[in-house]
Amino acid sequence: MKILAINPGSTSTKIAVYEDEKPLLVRNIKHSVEELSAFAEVTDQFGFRKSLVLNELEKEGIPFQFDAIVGRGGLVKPIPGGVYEVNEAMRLDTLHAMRTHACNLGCLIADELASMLPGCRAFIADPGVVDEMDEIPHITGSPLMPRITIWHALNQRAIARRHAREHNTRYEDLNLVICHLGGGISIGAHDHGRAIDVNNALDGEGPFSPERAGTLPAGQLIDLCFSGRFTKDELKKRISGRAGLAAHLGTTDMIAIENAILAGDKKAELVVDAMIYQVAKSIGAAAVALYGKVDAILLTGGIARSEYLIPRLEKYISFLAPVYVYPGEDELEALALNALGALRGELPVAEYK
Ligand SMILES: Nc1ncnc2c1ncn2[C@@H]1O[C@H](COP(=O)(O)OP(=O)(O)O)[C@@H](O)[C@H]1O
Ligand SMILES: CCCC(=O)OP(=O)(O)O
Repeated sequence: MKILAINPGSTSTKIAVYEDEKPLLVRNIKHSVEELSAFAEVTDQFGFRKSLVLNELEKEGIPFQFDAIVGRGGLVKPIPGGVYEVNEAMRLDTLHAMRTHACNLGCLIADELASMLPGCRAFIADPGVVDEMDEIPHITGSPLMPRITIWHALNQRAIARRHAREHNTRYEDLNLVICHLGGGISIGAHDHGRAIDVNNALDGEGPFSPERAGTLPAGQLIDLCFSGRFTKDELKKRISGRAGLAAHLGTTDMIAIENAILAGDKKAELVVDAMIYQVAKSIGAAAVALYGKVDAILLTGGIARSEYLIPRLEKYISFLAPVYVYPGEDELEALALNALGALRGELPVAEYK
């Protein structure tokens, strides 16, 4: 079985080709803030990102023949985790998604490319809107604004399973705090295989990140909304897109920022140290959601490669539980294996309604 996996992220487009369990191609195409700011809306990037995928296949001499194409799921309605076949309801909800994010393109590109191949199926798996929280974590101080969660469900799960495998146990037998450090940062409290609390990494909750504002002072935000200084869309970009490190330092590139810090850039050092501080506090909060019974803290995502950030973060959190670092992500493999399991009938394929 041949599978094409497509993972559009906020700072990258990642693709992989699998023949059964074997990866034939894995690519991470990075995008700069300038490159993506040429597009007014994320949906405008559809043609650009689709062409990147097709060009990469052509460049590598990989024939455009697949049994399934699986994309990172978009920000549709909150749903249980698992594999979903792309259908019209999902396509429409993705086109009118509640939030703007590159992951919305995963389902749309997978669907479009699969429709070009007879018999090829289009799937998504564990999208960012997976919601397994009980009632209490949904409640905020305003009945008008219940919490929602948008997170790196696919990677947090994949890393949790990998950690469990490497420790001869099961994800379902562990209490884990998992922190995905990417363009957005999500921190999940996982209680025996269920994510009982995770921040909304996309728009205004949790630590700030390379391109997200995280939790903001609500009063000041309201004043800014009515200041006449920004349109609604411009303000939304100040929360997600041109926020966090991008707003403070003009880039989401942590490698460049680290180099600047090493070269003596004090502003970069201060801002990154503030981000580390906020991440550490959120990890502490997730540990509390698990009553402090934490078997391990797992750090993952692109920034988990950072030799500057990781030791400084560990200094804050290592008293809570043993810390394990899984740099990068297993999202492409998780997508491909979910699609393979669906094709083989080994995994149930859920219907999106
Ligand atoms: N070796 C590295 N050291 C520090 N930061 C890194 C490294 N490699 C990637 N990053 C940073 O990781 C972030 C992207 O993480 P990733 O999980 O790929 O995000 P996304 O999927 O949201 O695009 C970027 O800020 C990037 O600069
Ligand atoms: C929509 C999933 C959460 C998220 O923030 O993803 P990125 O880090 O890829 O932007």
